[in-house]
Amino acid sequence: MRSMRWAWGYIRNYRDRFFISLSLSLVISALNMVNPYIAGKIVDKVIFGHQTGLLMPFLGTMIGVTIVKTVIRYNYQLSFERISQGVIFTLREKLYDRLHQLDFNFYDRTKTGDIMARMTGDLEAVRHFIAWGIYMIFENFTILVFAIVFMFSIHPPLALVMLAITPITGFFAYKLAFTVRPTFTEIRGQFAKLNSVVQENISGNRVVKAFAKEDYEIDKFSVQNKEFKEKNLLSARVWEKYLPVLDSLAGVFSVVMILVGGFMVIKGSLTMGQLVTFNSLIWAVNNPMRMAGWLINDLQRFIASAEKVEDLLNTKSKITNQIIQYNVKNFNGVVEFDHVSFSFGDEQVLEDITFKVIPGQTVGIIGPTGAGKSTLVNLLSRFYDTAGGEVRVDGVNVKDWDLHKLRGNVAMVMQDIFLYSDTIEGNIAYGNPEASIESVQFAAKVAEAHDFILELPDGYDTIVGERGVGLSGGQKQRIALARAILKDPTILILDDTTSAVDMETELRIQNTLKPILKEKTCFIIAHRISSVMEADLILVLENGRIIERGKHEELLKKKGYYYHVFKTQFGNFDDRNQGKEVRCI
Ligand SMILES: Nc1ncnc2c1ncn2[C@@H]1O[C@H](COP(=O)(O)OP(=O)(O)OP(=O)(O)O)[C@@H](O)[C@H]1O
Repeated sequence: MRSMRWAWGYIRNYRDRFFISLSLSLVISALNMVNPYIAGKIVDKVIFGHQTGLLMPFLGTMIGVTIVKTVIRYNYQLSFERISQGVIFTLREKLYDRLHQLDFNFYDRTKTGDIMARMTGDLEAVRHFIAWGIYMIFENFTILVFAIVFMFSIHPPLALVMLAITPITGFFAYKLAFTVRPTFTEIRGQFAKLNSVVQENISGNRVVKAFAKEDYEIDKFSVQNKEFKEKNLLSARVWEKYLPVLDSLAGVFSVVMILVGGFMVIKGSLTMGQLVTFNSLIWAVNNPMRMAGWLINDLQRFIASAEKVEDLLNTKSKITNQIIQYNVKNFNGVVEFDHVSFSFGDEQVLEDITFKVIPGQTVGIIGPTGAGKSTLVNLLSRFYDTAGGEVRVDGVNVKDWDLHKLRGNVAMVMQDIFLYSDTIEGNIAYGNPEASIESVQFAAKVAEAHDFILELPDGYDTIVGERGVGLSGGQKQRIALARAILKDPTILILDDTTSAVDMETELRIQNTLKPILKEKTCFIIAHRISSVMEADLILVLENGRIIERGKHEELLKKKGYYYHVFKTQFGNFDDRNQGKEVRCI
């Protein structure tokens, strides 16, 4: 029982409470034998034995036992609920922590809907089992054992007859468990798919509307929804096939009891009171049998969900942090790529990339779409590890730097800009929450964002919607740039950061950035020549290889790829001024 062992690892923290609660549950199981016993005694002693004086003490005891049972049950049910909430709290925290440790490789291949299913439905199934399933299984099992022992102590032959039916019930309960289990796994998998469709559609609702694909998406959802319904029905069909059998077997107990027991009373080998006790104990054998199906159901759900949660918790990041500690607080910013290669699966994305850049220098990276520009800078932050060669920062392989330190010294404005549903100030100060409003405003000014922010209804306190809804593409880019500037990194990476900004604003940003970049190492990825032409080193990437390198003027002289892109973007230009004046028009 791998899942149970796994769950015990968490329940163990509440060991005392857990065992006290189980003991209380055991007491309840034992107390359940008292009233059938007294019922038999009332028949034998009070009704047939005419000892009427015993009636009130017997009834009083029955009422007392019932009250005690209620109080104890309330307490241990609450206790199991507490344990389950504690376990789920820890699991949720651990899962969230794990999600933050996992690398790009994981997020590249995992759907958000699947993660959400684990964080919600699966955790709830685990919680439900700990809060309810465990004690119900224990309680039903112990009641069954007590009832059997009690029956044998009263009349072994009748107890044996009753017990003869039990293996048949056990067989069907076992069959149900193993037939129903795969259906639960399928239901759980389908639930994750359904979640993914909903999540993708909500996130991509603008695309859906722009392409008028509402009907298509509704149909797509219906297919998954129908599949979910079918899988649930399939599970229910398995269930419905076995439940009547289990119920009927429970009914057989009563019939056998009346038949055999009645015969024994007539023959005089069993008293009427003993038959009443046996009769009162039928539920104690019956009920666990009937509940077995439900409990197996819950157990299977728990196993299917626990495996998914455990799986996620055990998922390892390919990017592992190094323990080597260098006594350095801030980086200098010397970046070297030494014969670096990288591939996504079978696709070779970067090949033999070699260059070096020192603090104060800016590297411009240009090249056709899919050339590997973003991947190159992703290797610098160690979002992925190189397949060959080394990326070094300040002479140390990035794999040997503490990840936190490495990424703490790098600020990256990614192509796909993400803003939180928070104030503009909160978004800019994300990497440096302690920053004063003056520093936030300074960063915004450098990013040419200050003026438009002031025009927003609440200025820096304006709350932007999820992913920055309410801002234009260029505005979002400038907020993201301000966020990176405020972090004051040693290495600044701008991946297509000004693509949605007009050229005039871009030029102003370049000018305000200049003094800031003096002591930093900067990478600018762009499709516009105007974004990289001032760089100290321009790398032209094609199919993962550097095909040209040098400064703007040198590259123009080569009359290669760079020259042609420049010509396309700037039209007829005067070769002697190399486009500089044209650019400023
Ligand atoms: N997460 C990923 N998984 C698999 N392949 C990927 C992944 N990210 C990028 N690629 C592939 O790697 C290649 C390089 O992608 P990359 O994003 O580095 O190009 P790029 O030069 O930055 O392109 P663009 O200018 O369009 O941003 C592409 O062929 C792309 O399909």
